[in-house]
Amino acid sequence: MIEARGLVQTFQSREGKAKKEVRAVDGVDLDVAEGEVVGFLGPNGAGKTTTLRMLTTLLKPTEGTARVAGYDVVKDSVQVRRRIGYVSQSGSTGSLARGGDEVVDHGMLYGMSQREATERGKQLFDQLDLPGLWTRQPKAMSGGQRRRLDIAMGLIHEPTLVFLDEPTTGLDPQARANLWEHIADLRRRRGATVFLTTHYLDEADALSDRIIIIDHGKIVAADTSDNLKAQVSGDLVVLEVSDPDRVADAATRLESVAEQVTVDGSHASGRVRRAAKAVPGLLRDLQAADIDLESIEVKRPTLDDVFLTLTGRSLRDAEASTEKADPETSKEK
Ligand SMILES: Nc1ncnc2c1ncn2[C@@H]1O[C@H](COP(=O)(O)OP(=O)(O)OP(=O)(O)O)[C@@H](O)[C@H]1O
Repeated sequence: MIEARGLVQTFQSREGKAKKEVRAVDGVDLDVAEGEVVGFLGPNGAGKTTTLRMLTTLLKPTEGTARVAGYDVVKDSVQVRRRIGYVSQSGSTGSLARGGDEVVDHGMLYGMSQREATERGKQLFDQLDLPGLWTRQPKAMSGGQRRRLDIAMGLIHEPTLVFLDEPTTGLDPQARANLWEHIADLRRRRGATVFLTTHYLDEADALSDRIIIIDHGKIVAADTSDNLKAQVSGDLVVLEVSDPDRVADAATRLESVAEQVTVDGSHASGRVRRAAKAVPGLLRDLQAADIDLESIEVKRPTLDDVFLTLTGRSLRDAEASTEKADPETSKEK
């Protein structure tokens, strides 16, 4: 469905009087199969939106080629546009028209008849949980409803490939979870291929068959979430020791199966490659040494651990900075 080779996008930016070239996307290869849901992850400014704009024909690549839905994004851009849906980061529903009319107009732009677009639009309103909102102006909808209206617009012409740029940014957790359901449903019900960008690690994890991580314009990883986690870090095992004086002893035992062992108060923790296998032996070892535990916790690695291992930086800051939902506009009704 998507096949990109050596995609590059450079921008000219000014720094005082000097012109500087920004290499926003720097040699990106992508392969996305039909029916896949791919999460495109990366911190602010990594190049996600720029890549998406090239794949959706809105921006001509400086270098490289891409075929999307079977057509070249430069030579056959009209064919590509006909086959894809694109829901941009900012959304597209700023007008004073009523929600239903906007969706129908959008369908007609793609060559649908008014009757066809109305029928399909009403179906989408049902599927996307927008009951009774056909005649409401987008500005009178909640943030979650507006985002779903954006998605209805992106889907009206029944694309087989949908690009979603940060579909849930600015929504509260409940509205996000609700939208996740709808995105999962896109594939389940319609067999659609979905390519979505996000800052949210849990979102990428929950929705995607495969994760592609971009940093500084380059792909740094592409695999299933499980494989990525298995490759780069072990499970975190945290022991809470009953007698704080025995923590150092517990840490020594932990070191026989773990790496990066640290001690904090009555806790000793470390990374263990296969915790499920290693923990029973560790517990026996601790028992034999008369070290009692208050608790033991095993935490699976997160995508943030993956990113940290790959780049030495955390994605969490980027995630936190975009988690400012506006309660006035984003509450689900
Ligand atoms: N029109 C432009 N002119 C100059 N620089 C640009 C332009 N568009 C993007 N950039 C720069 O290109 C880089 C990649 O931007 P892009 O928007 O693709 O990142 P992103 O990963 O989508 O970020 P975010 O998550 O914040 O949306 C950034 O350094 C950005 O400042």
